[in-house]
Amino acid sequence: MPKASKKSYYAVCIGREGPKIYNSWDECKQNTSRYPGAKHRGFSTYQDAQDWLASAMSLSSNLGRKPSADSDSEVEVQMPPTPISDDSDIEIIDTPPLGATGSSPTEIVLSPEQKKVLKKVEKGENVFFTGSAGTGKSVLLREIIRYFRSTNKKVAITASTAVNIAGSTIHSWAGIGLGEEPTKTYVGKFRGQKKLRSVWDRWRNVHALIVDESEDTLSRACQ
Ligand SMILES: Nc1ncnc2c1ncn2[C@@H]1O[C@H](COP(=O)(O)OP(=O)(O)OP(=O)(O)O)[C@@H](O)[C@H]1O
Repeated sequence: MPKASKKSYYAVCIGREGPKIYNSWDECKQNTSRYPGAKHRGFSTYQDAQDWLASAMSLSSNLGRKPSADSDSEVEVQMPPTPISDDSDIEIIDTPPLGATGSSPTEIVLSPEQKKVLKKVEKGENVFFTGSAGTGKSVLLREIIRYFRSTNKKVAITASTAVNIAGSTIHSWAGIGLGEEPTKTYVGKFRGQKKLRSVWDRWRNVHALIVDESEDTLSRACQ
């Protein structure tokens, strides 16, 4: 019988601290034990834990259904309301409202603006997109995630609140705490400390990073 792979990451969809990925079973247990409706699962890789959480969370937050591990693409997100940086490496595209096009949510045909963003992502460009409520940001984000998964590229999804999106905050994913130290310090830590090796590997192995943050957080990160 093949030996079961060691579980190093524990994804919690429903628990005391909300959706979160833990590095130890003890932490996971602490936050799920005797918690009504607790839902969690152990994984050997961070990516698998994140993928499972994304699927489970998207169904529960998006559709109001019970979380399930069967979907891999639906993630509800709240995008920042306005562009906040003219960083030349980041494309800013303001998606206009879809309006009353009669489009059914079950028949998704990307609008020209959505297609434009997706094309840029496919070309490997950094993209920042925004728009007011109902302009199709979530739909577009799902397509982007679907694209990365269909091409077997590792994608990390971070958000300011794990209630809206599965995954973790940019701070916890990046392993930088409050993010107040200089980059050099973090690099030294991640390379030098064995226990932080997983953070180092995470950074090195990820192909794309999706950051769904408030305007405030993004503004600070871009400075
Ligand atoms: N290309 C599309 N074709 C058909 N329907 C679409 C398309 N894009 C978005 N929609 C539909 O429009 C509605 C709003 O889209 P979506 O939830 O992605 O907007 P949003 O910008 O994320 O909104 P919010 O900021 O309020 O979360 C949804 O019902 C969605 O299914």
